[in-house]
This record gives sequence, structure tokens and C-alpha cells, in this order.
Amino acid sequence: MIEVNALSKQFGSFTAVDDISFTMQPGEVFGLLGPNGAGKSTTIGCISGLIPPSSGQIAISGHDLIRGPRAAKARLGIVPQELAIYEDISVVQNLRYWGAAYGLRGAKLAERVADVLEVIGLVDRGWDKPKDFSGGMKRRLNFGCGIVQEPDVLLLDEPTVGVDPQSRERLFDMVRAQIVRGASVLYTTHHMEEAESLCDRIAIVDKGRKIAEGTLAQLRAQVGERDIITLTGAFGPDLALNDVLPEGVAILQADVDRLTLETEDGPARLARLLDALSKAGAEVRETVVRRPNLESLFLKLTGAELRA
Ligand SMILES: Nc1ncnc2c1ncn2[C@@H]1O[C@H](COP(=O)(O)OP(=O)(O)OP(=O)(O)O)[C@@H](O)[C@H]1O
Repeated sequence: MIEVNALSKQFGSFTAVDDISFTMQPGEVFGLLGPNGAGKSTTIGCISGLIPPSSGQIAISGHDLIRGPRAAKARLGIVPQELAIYEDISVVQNLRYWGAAYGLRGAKLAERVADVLEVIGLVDRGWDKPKDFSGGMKRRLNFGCGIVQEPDVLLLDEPTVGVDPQSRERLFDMVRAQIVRGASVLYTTHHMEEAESLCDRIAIVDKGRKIAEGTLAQLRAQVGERDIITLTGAFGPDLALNDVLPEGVAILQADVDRLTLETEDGPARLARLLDALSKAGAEVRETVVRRPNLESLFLKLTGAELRA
């Protein structure tokens, strides 16, 4: 349903998206997971036709975005990170506006607006203006504006920003409902838990590049059964780490104020590790042991925190 091939985007000399490829099938949620600035919004901007790519190809439901932009864009629904709702007109008028923008008219438009009001849980607030709504309600309306025309492909750019937990669950249900009707959903997030609970397949992105891709099980297998231990403190340049670390503890990243290590059964080895470091003159201020998950895979691949 979506084919992205060798997509790159430069802003001047800065590369925001660097040779990214992926395909998405009908009925799946595909996650783009990465920290702020990884290039997720730029990728979505290119797929939605709002940002011209520097190179690469994008096809939506078989229509090339460059050669047949009208046909390609007609199949897309976009839920941008910045709210795309009008706060001074009612919920119904917002939905009518977006439906009409996609060519819906008359009875069909009225039917779709009524359906979407149900889906987003705003039937009772249909004639109210969103300016007084909570963040979660505005996000739900933002989502509704993206699905009025029942798109084949829905692009969701960090849809849970500023959303309370209850509205977040509701948004997740709304996404799953799109899958049930056969759409495919591209979902960007920097929350590992969201990608883990919602996405059928996940591409992990960092600094514009795709660094891993697979189902949750495939990605977890890349971390193996090993735990990641992150220590913050002071690890002077004279510290001969390779001699100090107990057997079975491998270095992923070593800086003067932070060590990222990998080992089997981290909790059991931690006491010996801390003891060895302390004897060698290192000072450990904070210790985090992570069981294998997407966060630890990101750490393993980049040496940095996903949330940083
Ligand atoms: N129009 C622009 N001109 C110059 N640089 C840009 C432009 N748009 C984005 N960038 C840069 O490209 C990089 C990727 O930004 P992008 O918004 O795609 O990241 P992101 O993963 O979506 O992060 P976020 O969740 O913070 O939006 C960032 O370093 C950003 O500053």
C-alpha cells in the first residue's frame, strides 16, 4: 500500500532523512520509532506530498507520488503532529471542511461526519468549538479530520502528544478500528511502549537513518537475552575498563561520565560489577539495568537513550 524506496531529504547541507526504504501492507500498523529529530516528521511530510524529497521514490496504493500526485494523495489521510483543526468553528464544521476537501458531498459527507463523530466520541459536542476542549479531545478531533474520507493509508505523526491516558487508549482503539476496515497506518512515536503495544512491524530510526526493522519479536531477538546496564558517574580516562570489568560483561559505549554495558543476567552480576569499578577508582552515581526491549535495542545500536 505504501512503498518508500531510498528516500532522502536534505535541508541545505543537513540530511534529515537518509536513504530510508520500507513497505507497508493493508491492515497493518507500521511504526516509525525514534527520538526527537530522527526524521520521522520529515518522512511523513514527504509521503504526504508536503515536503519534496531530495531523492527516492514513494508509491501509495500503486500510484507514484511524483508522477501521479493527485491519485496518490487522494488515498491518504493525514493526522499531523501540529493540530490541523480550526478552533473557532464547531467539530461538525471541521469534519465537513476536511471531508469536502477530499471531494465528499451531500448525503455521503453527512453520513461520514456522523460516523466519525461516533468514532472519536464527540457526538454530544458536535456543535461546540474546539477552543475550549482538553488536549485529548482536540487530538481526537485532529484524528477524525484525517479519517473522514476513509483513506487507504493513514499517516499519524505522534498522535498522543499532550493526551491524557484515557484519551490515549481511545486513540489506540481508533487506530485499531482503521486496521479492521483494511487501511494501513504509519504511526510515528518516540514512546517504545506505544510501538510495542500497537505496531505490527517497526522501523527504528535515528539521525535520519533506519537502523533496524522487523516485528517486535524479531527486534527483541536482535537484543538477544542479554541485559543492558547503564552506569552514570565518573569513569576517568585512566580506567582500564577491559581489565576491570568482570567476565561476561561487554562494553557497548564508554564515556567519561557514562558506561553502557551488555551482559547476561544483569541483576545477578551487578554487585560484582560495582565492586570491581569501585576498586578501580571509578565513581558510580546511578545504575539502570534494562531487560531486553526496544529501548535496549536502541541503546545497543546507538549508545544513546531513545528519549534523549
Ligand atoms: N524545514 C527545515 N529546515 C531545516 N531543518 C529541518 C527542517 N525540518 C526539519 N529539520 C531538521 O531535520 C531533523 C529531523 O526533523 P523531524 O521533525 O523530521 O524529526 P522527528 O523525528 O519528527 O522529531 P520530532 O518528533 O521532534 O518532530 C531535525 O534535526 C530538524 O531540526
